[in-house]
Amino acid sequence: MTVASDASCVALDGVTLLRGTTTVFDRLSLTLGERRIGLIGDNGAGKSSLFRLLCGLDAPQSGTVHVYGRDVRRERGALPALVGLMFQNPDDQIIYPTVVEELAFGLTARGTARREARERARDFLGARGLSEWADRPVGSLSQGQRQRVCLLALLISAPRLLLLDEPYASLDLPGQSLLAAELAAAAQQLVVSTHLLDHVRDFERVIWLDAGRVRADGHGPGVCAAYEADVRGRLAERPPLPY
Ligand SMILES: Nc1ncnc2c1ncn2[C@@H]1O[C@H](COP(=O)(O)OP(=O)(O)OP(=O)(O)O)[C@@H](O)[C@H]1O
Repeated sequence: MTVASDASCVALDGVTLLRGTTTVFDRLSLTLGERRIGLIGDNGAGKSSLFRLLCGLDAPQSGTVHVYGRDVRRERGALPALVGLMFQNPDDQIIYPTVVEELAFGLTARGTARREARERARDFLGARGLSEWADRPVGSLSQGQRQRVCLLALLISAPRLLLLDEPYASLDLPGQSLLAAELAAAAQQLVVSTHLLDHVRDFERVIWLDAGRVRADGHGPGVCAAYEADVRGRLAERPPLPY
């Protein structure tokens, strides 16, 4: 069995991706099989681009992307059940005017009837003490609250692979702790990109992306420490500010 056809993991094989005139990835190959994977690296390293490839939002110029044995470009109908992305910016993700509609969409996309989807969305919110959010216009929620809606939309639709792009970025400390608990309880495979390394430090695997290349890949504590040491080194060499 090739890695691409392995139904138990996610695989990029020889992927080259251009965005605009930038070569983001040049023949990148990766196999993602662990339940908890962290993705770290500087701004512009390619974390969001990797997520866009994995959920079929972008197609590579060459190479292949397979999610649990399915070719992301050729088998799009299978994707909603397999992979879901929580966008870095909630406004890129949220389509519907109210919270209940947004959550229900994740279910109708997988074939649930509209009415049942809305009922389940209300129950889902109720189970989290968020019933009063159901009919709130999404625009009336704060950035961090909209980010929570994005996560809930992903969790209710329950794809096998959850991709979370800087999910902690807008959250207050209680929100971060709540999110960490939701993620710890999630049965699915998770890939979490973050600049807040403590949220992935204990993961069984962390990948450090550096200008589209894998700079380090291994147990979370070691990879996070290597990245932090590299950042410290770069800061120490930086010339002083001119004022
Ligand atoms: N829409 C776009 N058009 C052209 N180039 C883009 C576009 N989006 C991203 N890029 C470029 O692709 C590269 C990777 O960007 P990407 O957003 O994947 O990085 P990232 O690691 O997610 O960064 P951040 O930590 O800032 O979110 C960068 O060089 C970026 O400038």
